[in-house]
Amino acid sequence: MQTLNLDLGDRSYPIYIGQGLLQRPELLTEHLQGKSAIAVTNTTIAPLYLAAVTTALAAYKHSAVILPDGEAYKNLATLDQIYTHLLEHQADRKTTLLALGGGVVGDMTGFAAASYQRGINFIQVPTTLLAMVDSSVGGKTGVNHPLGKNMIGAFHQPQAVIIDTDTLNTLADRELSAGLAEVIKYGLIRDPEFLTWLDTEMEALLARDPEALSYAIERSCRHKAEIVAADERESGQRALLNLGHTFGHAIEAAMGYGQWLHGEAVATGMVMAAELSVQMGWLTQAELHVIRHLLERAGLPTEPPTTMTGDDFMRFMSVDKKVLDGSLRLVLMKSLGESIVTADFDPAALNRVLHRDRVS
Ligand SMILES: NC(=O)c1ccc[n+]([C@@H]2O[C@H](COP(=O)([O-])OP(=O)(O)OC[C@H]3O[C@@H](n4cnc5c(N)ncnc54)[C@H](O)[C@@H]3O)[C@@H](O)[C@H]2O)c1
Ligand SMILES: O=C(O)C(=O)C[C@@H](O)[C@H](O)[C@H](O)COP(=O)(O)O
Ligand SMILES: [Zn+2]
Repeated sequence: MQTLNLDLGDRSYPIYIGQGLLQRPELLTEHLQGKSAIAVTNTTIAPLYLAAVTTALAAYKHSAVILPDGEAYKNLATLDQIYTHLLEHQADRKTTLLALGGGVVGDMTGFAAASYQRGINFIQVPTTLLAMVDSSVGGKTGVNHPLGKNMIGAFHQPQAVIIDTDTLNTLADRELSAGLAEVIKYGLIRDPEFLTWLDTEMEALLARDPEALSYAIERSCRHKAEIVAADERESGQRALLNLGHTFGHAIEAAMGYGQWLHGEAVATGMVMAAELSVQMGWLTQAELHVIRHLLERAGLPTEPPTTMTGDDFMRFMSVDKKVLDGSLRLVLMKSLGESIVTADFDPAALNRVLHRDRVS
């Protein structure tokens, strides 16, 4: 087992990464504060992994909320189901929530923990690659609104992140690829050597080679932990983690949550950010090709939906959380492995990218 630490002073927490960690109850129980815990999961994950968590909690008062599965349910109505369960089971300020699942379960459980009785503890037990490398770490929690992705939420850090890489054995191929989008993102924003490693190891990752996967998870978590430790509330460099997301979130919302997976939308968004970076004269056509090819090899889409117009993009992009005083800021690429957050791009070039009118 590898243990990383996210350093946030007295709110620091460990990130455990290894095989078979769900069979080690002490990893969970050492982070429980009181005598009760409530697991939050969904209808797909419960039959696979809830028993292991329930066994670990045998000595505690415990119960489980089993939510419907899907991005379409990441909303206030589903959150209300969690609050109702907490009240019906008399959860108090020492109750700990356990988020057992992917990013959807993790984001909703985290927000329930941030808001129930004005804040209780929670632990992340991610079971998708995407949640292991990204969403379980860093304390961004929340739900979607029909008019914008993750628009209602809070920063609330977990007590611990427990990554049992064995759970990836049951994950669908499409979901594995979606997780690889966020892994590739770290390479594109700050780690060119990681991009080279990913290029070499892509087949091993897709074949679920345990060593390759655990290396990718560890290196990704290190990046995320470093960035969050330096800028927990996204006043600066944390916004780099949004590479591809301004475009990607627009795709997710415009298409109806769940049609495009988050990782798929981010992959396409990263290519759109790269296209704009080419038009700004920062990235070469050859570098754009490298990015597109790597994402395609990971099994990801790189072209936006044909049904989306430039106006559809702009409608959703104009409420992006990086908009300040009405001015849109984007994460763009200066070179392979170096990104910046900037409002200083040519609006006509953005228009060409959104309208798929590519000028090289
Ligand atoms: N908070 C953050 O920092 C952050 C970062 C990235 C993404 N996100 C959010 O995360 C969400 C996407 O997360 P995701 O990609 O994990 O999707 P997800 O949570 O919908 O999970 C994907 C699918 O895999 C299933 N599943 C989960 N674990 C499984 C397993 N081990 N075996 C079999 N099936 C399994 C789920 O039931 C679901 O059907 C989005 O809502 C996105 O906005 C948040
Ligand atoms: O942790 C972050 O910061 C991120 O931006 C990680 C992203 O991968 C993630 O999708 C996040 O939820 C997007 O945040 P948002 O603030 O744009 O909703
Ligand atoms: Zn993301």
